[in-house]
Amino acid sequence: MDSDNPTEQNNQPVIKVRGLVNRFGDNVVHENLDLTLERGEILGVVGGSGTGKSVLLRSIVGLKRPNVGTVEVLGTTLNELNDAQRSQIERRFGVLFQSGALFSSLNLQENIALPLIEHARLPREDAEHLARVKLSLVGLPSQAALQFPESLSGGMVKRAALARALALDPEILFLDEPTAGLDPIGAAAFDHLLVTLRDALGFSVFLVTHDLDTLYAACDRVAVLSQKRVLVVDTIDKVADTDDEWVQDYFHGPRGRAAQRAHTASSTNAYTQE
Ligand SMILES: Nc1ncnc2c1ncn2[C@@H]1O[C@H](COP(=O)(O)OP(=O)(O)OP(=O)(O)O)[C@@H](O)[C@H]1O
Repeated sequence: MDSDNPTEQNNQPVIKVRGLVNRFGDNVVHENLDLTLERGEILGVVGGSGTGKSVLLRSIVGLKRPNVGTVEVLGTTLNELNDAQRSQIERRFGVLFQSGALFSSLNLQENIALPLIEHARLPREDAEHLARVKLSLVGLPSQAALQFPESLSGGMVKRAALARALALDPEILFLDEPTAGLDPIGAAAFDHLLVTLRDALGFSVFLVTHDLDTLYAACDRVAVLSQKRVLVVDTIDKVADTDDEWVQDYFHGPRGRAAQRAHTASSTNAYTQE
C-alpha cells in the first residue's frame, strides 16, 4: 500500500517479494519465494548455479513477469502498473548486468549521458557534464570520459557501468555478478567502492554474486536460494551456520575459509589502526 507519510516510507522495505512462482515450461525455478530488501542495506543473493538468482533479479526489475506472486518495489506493486507508471518506477532504480552492457560505439561520457538525455530529458551538454561527475564518483580519471569501452581494463568497464547505473541517482541498485572477471585486487576495490557509495548516497543494493569476498566485505545480509525458494536470509555468520549441505560446502570449503580469514584479518587491521 502506498503511504504519503515520509517517515513511514523510510521505514518500509524497498522490495517485498511474496509468494513468487517462476517457471519456464516444466522447469519450476521459484515456488512460493519470499524476500525483503530493507532500505539502505546491501543484500547478497547466493545459491548454486541455476537456482534462479538472475531470474529473481529480472522478476524484480520487471524483465520477467512472475507466473504467480507479487513484487512490491518502493511501495508499489509492479504487476498492477501500466507502462507509464512502470517506467516512472524504473527510473528509481539502476541495474548493472554481468556483461556491463555499455555501448561500444559511444565513449564513456556519452554512455553515461544517455539515460540522462533519454529519461531525465537533460540537454546533451548538461547530461555530459553530469556524466563526468558520475565517472569521477566511481573513481575513474577525467581523461576516461572520452575513452571507448574496448580500450578499458575489466575493472574500469565495471566502474563505468556502475557510473551508468548511478546516472539517475537510483534508490535501489541491482548488481548481477559485479566482480566476475576481475582480479582479486580489482574485485576488492569494487566492493570497497560499493560500500563507500552506499554510505554516502544511501541507496539500497540487491547484489547477485558468487564472490565470497564480496559477501564478507560488502553485504549486510545474505540470502541463499535453494530448493526454489530463499532457504535462509541473515547476517553472513548466521547464514554460514545453517545446517544445509550446499551452505556448508560453500561457506566452509577452502574458498569460504580463505574469504573469512581475509575478512577477519582486514577487520583486525582496521581496528588496530583506529
Ligand atoms: N529465458 C529463459 N528461458 C528458459 N529458461 C530459462 C530462461 N532464463 C532462465 N532459465 C532457466 O531458469 C533457471 C535459473 O536460471 P538463472 O539464470 O536464474 O540461474 P542462476 O542462479 O542465476 O545461475 P548462475 O549462477 O549459473 O548464473 C535455469 O534452469 C535456467 O535454465
